[in-house]
Amino acid sequence: MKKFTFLSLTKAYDLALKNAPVQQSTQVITLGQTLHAVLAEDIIVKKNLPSFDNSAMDGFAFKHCERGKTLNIAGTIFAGDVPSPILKKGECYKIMTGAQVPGDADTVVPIEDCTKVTENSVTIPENIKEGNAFRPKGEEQKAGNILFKKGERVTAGHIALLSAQGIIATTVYKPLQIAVVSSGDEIKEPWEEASEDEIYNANAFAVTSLLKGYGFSASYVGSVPDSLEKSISFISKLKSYDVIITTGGISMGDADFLSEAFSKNGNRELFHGIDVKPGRPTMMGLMDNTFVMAMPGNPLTAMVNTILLSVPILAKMQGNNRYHHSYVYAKNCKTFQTRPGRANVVLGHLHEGVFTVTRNNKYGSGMLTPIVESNALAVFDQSVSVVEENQMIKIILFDSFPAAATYDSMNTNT
Ligand SMILES: Nc1nc2c(c(=O)[nH]1)N[C@H]1C(S)=C(S)[C@@H](COP(=O)(O)OP(=O)(O)OC[C@H]3O[C@@H](n4cnc5c(N)ncnc54)[C@H](O)[C@@H]3O)O[C@H]1N2
Ligand code: MOO
Repeated sequence: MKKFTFLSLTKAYDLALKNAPVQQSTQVITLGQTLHAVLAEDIIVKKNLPSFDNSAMDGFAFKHCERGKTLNIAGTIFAGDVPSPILKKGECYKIMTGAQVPGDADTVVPIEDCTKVTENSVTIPENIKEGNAFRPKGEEQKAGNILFKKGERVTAGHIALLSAQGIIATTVYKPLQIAVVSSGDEIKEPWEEASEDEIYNANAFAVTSLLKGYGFSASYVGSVPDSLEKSISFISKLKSYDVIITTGGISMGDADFLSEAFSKNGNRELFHGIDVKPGRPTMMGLMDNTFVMAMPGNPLTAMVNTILLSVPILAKMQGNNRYHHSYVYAKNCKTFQTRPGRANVVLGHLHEGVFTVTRNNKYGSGMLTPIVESNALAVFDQSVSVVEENQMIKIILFDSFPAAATYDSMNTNT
C-alpha cells in the first residue's frame, strides 16, 4: 500500500510553485483578444498622454497673471481644433473640455466660477490657482517610458491604455493548454441517464467553469475508468497539455489508480498528501513538462483546491508576475471551531467587511451546496482550533484574480 507523505499546506504550495514551468511560447494578438492575457514584453509609451496641453473643464483659458480681471474673449476653442496662440493683454479664450490650450494660456476657469459672462467678455475670479484645470502634455504618461511590464495580466484598464496609445497588437504568452479529467466508474455525464446507484459528473464542469472565471481556458477531456491499464493509456494521450487536472481516484481506495497511472507515464511526484482539511490526498507532480494536479474527488474539495492551489500555480505558469492570492481583512461574525493539527480551509460569506462562516463550519467535503452559499474562503494554520467572534481574519474572495506580488505564506491565519 502506498504511504502518503503529508506536507504542510505552505510547503506543498511552495514546492508546487517552485516547480511549475512558466509558459515560454508567445503569440501576437489583437486588442479585442487581450483581456486576461499576460504580456510577454514590456510595452513602451508611444504617444504622450495627453499628447497636447488641454482643458479639463468647459470654461475660459487665460494667463494666470490676468486673474481677477474682466477679459475679452479672443476666440472659442473646441476639442479637435488646432489653435495658434493669439492672446493680447486683457484677453482669454472660451474653451471646451478636452480642447487644446494654446501656449499663451496656462490656467482654465470653469464657466460656472466666472461672473459677468457675456458673449464677448468674462470676469475671472481672483482666487484661482495657476494651472487650474490645465492638463499638461505628457502629464500621465511620457513617450519612451515603460507603460506595462512583461508579466502583467491585461485588465480592462490595460486595454483602455493600449487603446489610448493606438497599440492594436501585443505579444502575450500563449494560453496554457489545460486538460480536466474526471474519474470513477460511478460517474455519468449530466446528459446521460444516471440510475440511483450512479452519480452525475459535477467536478469536470465545476473545475472548467471555475478556471474560466479566472480567465483560463480549460477543456474537459473525459473520464478515466477505474482500471489501472485504462488510466495509464488515457493519461499517456494527454502529454501534450501544459497542465492536467484530475479529480478523484487519488486516495487509498482499491479503485484509486491515478497516482500509479501518472507514475507509469513518467510523473515525478512533488507530493502526495497535504496536511489540510479538506484536500488531504492531493497529489501534484511533473510529467516531463506537463504539470499534474490530482485533486480529491469530493466535489467541494475539488473546487476549494482549485481555487486555493491551482489558480495561483496556473497564474505563475501563464507568465503572470503577480500570482499569489491577495486577501482582504474581515471581522469574524461568530465564533467557530477548526480542526487543529492541520491547516483548515473554511468557506464563508463576506458581506460589508464581516465574514460569516458557512454552516457554522459543519459541512462535508462531498457536498456542493456550501460552495454556492459562500463567496470567500479563509485558511487557518494548523495551530488554530477556534476562531473568535470579532477576530480580524484574512479572507480570499472567490473570483478575485491573484494579484499579490509578494509572498505571504499562503495567507494563512495563525
Ligand atoms: N483510507 C483513506 N481513505 C480516504 C482518505 C484517506 O486519507 N485515507 N482520504 C479521504 C479524503 S480526505 C477524500 S477527499 C477522498 C478522496 O478520494 P479520491 O480522490 O480517491 O476520490 P474518489 O474516491 O474517486 O471520490 C470521492 C467522492 O467524490 C465523488 N466524485 C468523484 N468524482 C466526481 C465527479 N466528477 N463528480 C461528482 N462527484 C465525484 C465520488 O463518487 C466519491 O463519492 O478520500 C477519502 N478517503
Ligand atoms: O480532501 Mo477530503 O475532501 O478532506 O474529504
